[in-house]
Amino acid sequence: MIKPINKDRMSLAQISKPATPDDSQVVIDLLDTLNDHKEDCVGMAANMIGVHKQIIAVTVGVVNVPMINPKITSKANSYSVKEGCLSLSGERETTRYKNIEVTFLDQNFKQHTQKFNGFIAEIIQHEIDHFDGILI
Ligand SMILES: CSCC[C@H](NC=O)C(=O)O
Repeated sequence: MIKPINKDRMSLAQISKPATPDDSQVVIDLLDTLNDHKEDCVGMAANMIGVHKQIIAVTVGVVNVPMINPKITSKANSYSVKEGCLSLSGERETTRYKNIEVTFLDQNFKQHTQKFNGFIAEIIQHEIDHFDGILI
């Protein structure tokens, strides 16, 4: 189900908890909501739809990929970039890493470890910051 975008700063600053299979509907709602915003958004964290669980969805090409309980296990090559966010107005400068390795569960709660580079890596870092309560 498409959900409204959470813009409440206090709510967005809360730390999200690890997700469990009981949160499967949240994954579907996040994918539906990201798909509804495909013109202006390339990634979302569950707290952007008001759920404080460690679930993100990232646009990769034309598909939206969900990641459950993602953790960055290595990062290299920092750079500075301006980012925006549907939950905030304007853009802010932030530090990202060009190359990251991430462990995460897929929609079937199967574990993966994968390397990501460039813009997709940037989106993943932005969304993981969200569930740590960090806004750009
Ligand atoms: C380049 S990372 C920016 C991600 C952002 N989504 C909000 O969490 C967006 O503008 O889609």
